[in-house]
Amino acid sequence: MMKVENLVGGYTNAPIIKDLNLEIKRGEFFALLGPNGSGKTTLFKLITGQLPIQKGDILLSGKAIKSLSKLEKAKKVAVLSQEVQISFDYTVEEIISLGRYPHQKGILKQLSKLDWKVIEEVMELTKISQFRKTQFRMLSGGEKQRVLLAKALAQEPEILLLDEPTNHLDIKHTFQLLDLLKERQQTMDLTIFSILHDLNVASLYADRIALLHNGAFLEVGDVDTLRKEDQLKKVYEVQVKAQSHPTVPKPQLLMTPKYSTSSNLLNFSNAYKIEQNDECIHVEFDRPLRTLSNGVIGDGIQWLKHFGNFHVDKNYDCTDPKKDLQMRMKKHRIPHEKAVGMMTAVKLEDKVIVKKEIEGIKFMVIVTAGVGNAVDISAGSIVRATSQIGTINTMVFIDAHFTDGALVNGYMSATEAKVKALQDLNIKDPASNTIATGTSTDSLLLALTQQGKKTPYAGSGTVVGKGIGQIVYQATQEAIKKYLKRVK
Ligand SMILES: Nc1ncnc2c1ncn2[C@@H]1O[C@H](COP(=O)(O)OP(=O)(O)OP(=O)(O)O)[C@@H](O)[C@H]1O
Repeated sequence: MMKVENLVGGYTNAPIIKDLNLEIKRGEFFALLGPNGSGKTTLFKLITGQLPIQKGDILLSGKAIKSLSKLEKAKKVAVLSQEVQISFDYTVEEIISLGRYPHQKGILKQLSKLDWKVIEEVMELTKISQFRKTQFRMLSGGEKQRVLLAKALAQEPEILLLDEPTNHLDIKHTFQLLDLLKERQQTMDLTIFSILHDLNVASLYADRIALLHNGAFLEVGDVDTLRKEDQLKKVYEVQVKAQSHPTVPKPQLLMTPKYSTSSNLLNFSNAYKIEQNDECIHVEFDRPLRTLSNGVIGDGIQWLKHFGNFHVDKNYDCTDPKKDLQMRMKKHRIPHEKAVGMMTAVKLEDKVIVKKEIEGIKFMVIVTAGVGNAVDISAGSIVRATSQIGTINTMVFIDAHFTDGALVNGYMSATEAKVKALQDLNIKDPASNTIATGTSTDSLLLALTQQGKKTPYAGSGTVVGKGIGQIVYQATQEAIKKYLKRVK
C-alpha cells in the first residue's frame, strides 16, 4: 500500500530522517512511536508532502507520491495533522463537506446526494451531528478533533495519516475515536498510519509499530515488540515493565517513577494489627503488601493492605459473593478496594496464628480450617457444589521481596504443605475414600513486604520456600485438629 524507500529528509540543516525503509500493508493499522524530537513529525511531513524529500522515495500503491496530482493524492490519502489551518468562520458541516471535494464532479463542484449521505454518516460516526451548524471556533479542542476526523473520513481515503489524533481527547473520546478507526480499518480495509505517544493505546489498537530514535527505526514489528523492556528504557530513559492486559492479548507497559514509594523500612513484627470477632478476622498492615490470592475479593496479583476472613453460615449460598463480601467489609469499615476477602463457615475463634523467623526471614501464617468438604482432586469425577464453605483459608505474610515468578512458586509451596498436612492427618475424601488434597473451596493468600533482596524462587529448594512449607504445614495441622475436636 505505502512504501518508504531509503528516505532522507528534514529541514535546512543535516537531515533528520536518515535512510528510512518501511512497508505498510493495505488495511493495517500502523503506529509510529518514539520520544520527543525523534523525528516522527518530520517523517509524517515527508509523507504528507509538507516537507520535500531529499533522497529516496515514498510510493503509494506502487506510484511515487510526488508524481501524483493534488486531486489524485486527495482521493487516496487523508491527513489529520497537528497544524490545523481552518478558517474560523466555517461551520462544522462546511468543514466536513470540504472533505468531499476530491470526489466532486463537473466545473461547479456541487455536493451530490451521495456526498450528503457520506457527510451525514461521518458526522453520525464521530458524534458531531448536533454541532453541524456551529462555527468551528466555538468548539472545544476535543470536538474540533472529531470534526477534523469526520472531514478526513468524508474524503473516503485508502490511507489515513494521523498525527497524534487523540491529543485533545479525554479517555472516553480517545477510545471512541480509536474504536471508530479500528472499525473502519476492519470493515472498509482502511489503512491507518498514526503517530501515537501513548504506548499502551498503540499496543491495544495497532497491528504493527515502529520505534523511531534519532531519525532511524530501532524496531519495526508487531505490538509484542513493546515487551522489549531494555529497548524502551534506552529510548525513553524510563524504567518500564511489560505486563499483559488482563482481557486483551496485548502487552501493556507500566512505568516506574524515580521517587521511592516506601522510604522507611517496615518493621514486620509490629507493622500490622489483627482484629477479630465472630464475624471476621481482619489483618491490617501499615502499608500495602504485594499479594497473590484467589480471594473472592482482591484476586490475582495486587498491592493490598487489608486482609479479611469472614464467617458465613454453613448453608451459605449467594448468587453474588463478591457483592456480599463488599457489604460485609463495609460493615466492618474495611475498604474493599484495598483488601483481600475470604469466606469460611468455620468458627473464627478456632483460627491458628503461627509466627516464626527462619534464617532471618519473618513469617506469619493465619489458618482457619474445616474439612467437611474434603476432596481428593485426583479421584474420580464426582464434583460437588462449590458454594459450600467447608474450607481451609490460609494467609501467609512474609517479610521478603518476591518476583512475580517467586509468588507463584511460593503459592505452590504453600499448597504442597497443606496437602501434606491433610495426608499426615489422614483426612479423607468421603466420596472416594482416598486421602484428601484440600477442600472444594480453599483460599490462599501470599503477602510480601517486598523488602530486602529480590528473590526469583520460593520453591522447596529455597530457604523461603521451605519456610513457607514448614509454617503452613504446622498451622494447617493445628487448625484441622481444632476443627476435628469441635465437630466431635
Ligand atoms: N522547522 C524546523 N526547523 C528545523 N528543525 C526542526 C524543525 N522542526 C523540528 N525540527 C527538529 O527536528 C527534530 C525532529 O523533530 P520532530 O518534530 O520530527 O520530532 P517528533 O518526534 O515529532 O517530536 P515530538 O514528539 O516532540 O512531536 C528535532 O530535533 C527538532 O528540533
